[in-house]
Amino acid sequence: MGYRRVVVKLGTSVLTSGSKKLDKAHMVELARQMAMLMRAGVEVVLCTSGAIAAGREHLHYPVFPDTMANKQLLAAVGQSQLILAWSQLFSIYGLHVGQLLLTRADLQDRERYLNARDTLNALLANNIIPIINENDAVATNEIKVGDNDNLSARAALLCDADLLILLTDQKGLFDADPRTNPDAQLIKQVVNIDDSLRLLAGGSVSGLGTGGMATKLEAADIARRAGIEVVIASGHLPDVIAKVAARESVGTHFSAIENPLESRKQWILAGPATQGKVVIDAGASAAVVASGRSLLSKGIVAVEGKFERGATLLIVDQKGKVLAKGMSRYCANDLIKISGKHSNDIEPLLGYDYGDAVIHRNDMVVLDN
Ligand SMILES: Nc1ncnc2c1ncn2[C@@H]1O[C@H](COP(=O)(O)OP(=O)(O)O)[C@@H](O)[C@H]1O
Ligand SMILES: N[C@@H](CCC(=O)OP(=O)(O)O)C(=O)O
Repeated sequence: MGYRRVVVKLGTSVLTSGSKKLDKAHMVELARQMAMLMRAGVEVVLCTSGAIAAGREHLHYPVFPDTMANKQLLAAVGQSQLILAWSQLFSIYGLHVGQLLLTRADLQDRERYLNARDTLNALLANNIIPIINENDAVATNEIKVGDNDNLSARAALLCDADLLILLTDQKGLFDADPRTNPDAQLIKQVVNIDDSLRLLAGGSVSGLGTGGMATKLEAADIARRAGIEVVIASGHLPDVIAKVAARESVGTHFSAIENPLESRKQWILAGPATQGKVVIDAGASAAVVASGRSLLSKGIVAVEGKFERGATLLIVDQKGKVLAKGMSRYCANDLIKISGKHSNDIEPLLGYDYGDAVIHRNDMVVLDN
């Protein structure tokens, strides 16, 4: 069956073709491919990097101290150049574009998340291509998603896409970084993302991109848990977008998991940043992971971080392995007081109780699979 809605993510490495400026000749070719896909009846959302690179180019490569404010300046200048370029290139094919600049704060707040979703759907319903980037000009490290691989996965969840295409400067995910290992082999199919696979995925060494394959794997993991297929492929392969959309064997394909998370759990996974950690014992690990139960105070052996009730936490075992992510019904100070204690002791210890479950299973996404 054909795809219905596709998110295409273009990394700086693709947009610049490895140079220090936007490669407009290649951008027009990519715009053509996306326009053709739309003509074939597939809805397309573009997640584009390149604002900072475009800012540097437009200001003729200024020599600035490497401060946050200067990066934001470059993004502010570059984003307007970038959207101007895309707007002109898509207009060749009679298509309008609409710009959405997001930060983590827009995804963290459930209401803002739903608003962004409505805007995306309205653009698509009117045959307008949504063009998404991080709002780098205003986003500090605390409120950033931080890389566009993760941002594109969140965009794919937001708009309920069925395919996420991550285009980059390599043919796909290799069993080692091909820049430093000439014998590295392309991995064509990934069914499960585990620690051994994460070890193969390195960072970005070109100085152009952010995050390398490590962030692409994070993105793929988020998307596939929401039932979205993912392909990492080369942005310079001729007709790459059409080939991926036609299910040709191109790059690295990640299967979607069969029973995708429901919408609220997708948001827990992709929306809020984690603000702390609870370490749990073997009994609680088995209850949470194998039996899908809520986390009780009895199984908690340690609490890390300062957080309020409702914060999203990582749940890890005593070896540090991440098992799940979930929303805590108690603040950090309360959790410290009740950890290791029976649920019946919560009320006497705190003077109130928000229920037996510290993290209820409805507020939790199990990741150890
Ligand atoms: N296992 C791997 N397979 C392929 N590429 C890898 C791997 N590990 C690290 N990389 C690096 O990831 C880079 C692509 O990511 P990045 O530089 O962030 O580009 P983009 O701008 O497309 O996001 C490649 O140039 C490559 O050097
Ligand atoms: N938002 C930034 C890009 C961040 C990013 O993740 O870049 P990349 O790894 O090239 O996709 C920009 O527009 O310059």
